Amino acid sequence: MSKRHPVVAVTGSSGAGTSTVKRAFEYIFTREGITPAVVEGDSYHRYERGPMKEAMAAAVAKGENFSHFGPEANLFDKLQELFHTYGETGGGQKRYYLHSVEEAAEHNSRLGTSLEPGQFTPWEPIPGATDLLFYEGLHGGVVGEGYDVASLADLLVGVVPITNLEWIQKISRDNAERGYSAEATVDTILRRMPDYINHICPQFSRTDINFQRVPTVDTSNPFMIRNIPTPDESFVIIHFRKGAREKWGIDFTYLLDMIHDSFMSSPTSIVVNGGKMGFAMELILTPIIHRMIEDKRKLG
Ligand SMILES: Nc1ncnc2c1ncn2[C@@H]1O[C@H](COP(=O)(O)OP(=O)(O)OP(=O)(O)O)[C@@H](O)[C@H]1O
Ligand SMILES: O=C(CO)[C@H](O)[C@H](O)COP(=O)(O)O
Repeated sequence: MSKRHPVVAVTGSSGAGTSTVKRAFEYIFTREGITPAVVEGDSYHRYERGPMKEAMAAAVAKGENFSHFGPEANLFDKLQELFHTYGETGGGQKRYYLHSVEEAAEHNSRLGTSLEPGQFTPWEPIPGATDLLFYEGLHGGVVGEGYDVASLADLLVGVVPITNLEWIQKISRDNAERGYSAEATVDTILRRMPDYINHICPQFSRTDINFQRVPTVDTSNPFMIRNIPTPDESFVIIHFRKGAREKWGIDFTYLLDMIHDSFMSSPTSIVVNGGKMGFAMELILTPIIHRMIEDKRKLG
């Protein structure tokens, strides 16, 4: 935790929509004149794509559990170090995991390298003079033996569609943007299930705010659905952790007044139409980010 160099983390499973939520944050940052240091969670994987396949084959041969969701395939100590170092100094190291030909081309032209999809770019220093660290990925709230990333985030946001929807989003995105067949993605979902339960889900009890999208159309068999339910075909449950409401001065009455057709489903949850998710995020998150930056500037 750091008032001088705040850390904002958006955490969610693969396909949950963290990249989509990242764009909402970027919009807030631009409007508020805030310069973030943006870090992608996938850059804290332990292995490049080739070595990952080998490590996975070895684990499977030994009957061991192994996936991108768990500690064995990620550098949680490095991620913790980044949050800590940034909080102390405003600095740290970052890199990128190149998922696609397009991402490889973008970074190769920036760095003068000839890296392939599935490789990391070299570690590089975070640019100087940023206002906050913004992490988006799988593990912004992990806690385990020898690491506690969650406690170093000043604001921790969970992006958690209900599981059927998350799978539909993952299958569709992996196919459209990463070239994987639906069958290959279903295999990945299955293989990752123990780590999903042990390392992804527990994070959402540590988050300050969760955005949980729930479809209002039938998604009973997520493996047969190719079209992602649209925002208008969903509700979003916005849940505030006990204490987060007081910490960030969340005013439920104001939110209910401002967001058409919103309602409270529990003393700590507001429900909004899916199409209002961006607006709700803006209303809730802008004052929080604003206050963070004000507190930082007061320290000089
Ligand atoms: N609120 C939303 N409404 C409609 N579609 C959404 C929403 N959020 C995400 N999606 C869709 O779901 C898919 C996955 O979203 P996204 O790429 O943001 O996931 P992610 O969490 O960043 O995944 P990864 O961590 O694996 O990169 C995308 O096709 C995206 O357009
Ligand atoms: O979405 C993911 C995690 O968020 C990917 O599965 C992970 O980054 C590895 O990518 P790939 O399987 O394409 O090498």
